[in-house]
Amino acid sequence: MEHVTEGSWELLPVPLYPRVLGALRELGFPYMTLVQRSPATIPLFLRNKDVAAEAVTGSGKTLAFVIPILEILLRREEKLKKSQVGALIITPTRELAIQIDEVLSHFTKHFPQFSQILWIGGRNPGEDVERFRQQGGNIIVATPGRLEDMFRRKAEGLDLAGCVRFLDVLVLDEADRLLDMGFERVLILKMRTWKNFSVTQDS
Ligand SMILES: Nc1ncnc2c1ncn2[C@@H]1O[C@H](COP(=O)(O)OP(=O)(O)OP(=O)(O)O)[C@@H](O)[C@H]1O
Repeated sequence: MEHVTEGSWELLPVPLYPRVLGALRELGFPYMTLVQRSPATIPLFLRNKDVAAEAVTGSGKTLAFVIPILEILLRREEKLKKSQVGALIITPTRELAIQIDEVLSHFTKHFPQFSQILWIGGRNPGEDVERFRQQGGNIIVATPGRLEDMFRRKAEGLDLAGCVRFLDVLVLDEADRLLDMGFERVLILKMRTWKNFSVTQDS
């Protein structure tokens, strides 16, 4: 992979959980890419700062937010109940959402305490509600249209506004495209009270 550096994950100023390091080894990724080792991404994230990352496509931005999400949720003093959303990743297309969900599941399989859910268009929203009610969703990967829809499903037993009160991390993947799609008003309204806000975009 052309963007990989000689820096191993152990060089980060904040040590990662051994099980996160184990999952990285299992993936065959012993070294960080430039965007992953930048002091302006993972270390800042782990100090609860807002992060904006712009890097070329294929440079490893996904892990630059997936790893901090896991670390931040693992460090929570109060464990998340299954319906409490700790992290929300919003991305513009179904394909990107599916890719992120797959990367995330390589890690969450090592952390069965975290539930993960994918919300994208083209599926039955009633089934999405039911899946959330049954399995929960501590980490949600969603496209904006389906996410907005899920905020309006209180009558069906999904009080998403209540579930995101516990949110620690909000990621806007490809933020420039998300804003171009006209979700600006919705996002800004919902971002106001959230911390650990991260945006990525391709340069
Ligand atoms: N540290 C690493 N070592 C080796 N390969 C890596 C590393 N981090 C990511 N990769 C691989 O590099 C590829 C690109 O990563 P990723 O999809 O996160 O890039 P991206 O910057 O988000 O790209 P895009 O803008 O296209 O979404 C993926 O196949 C991923 O598995």
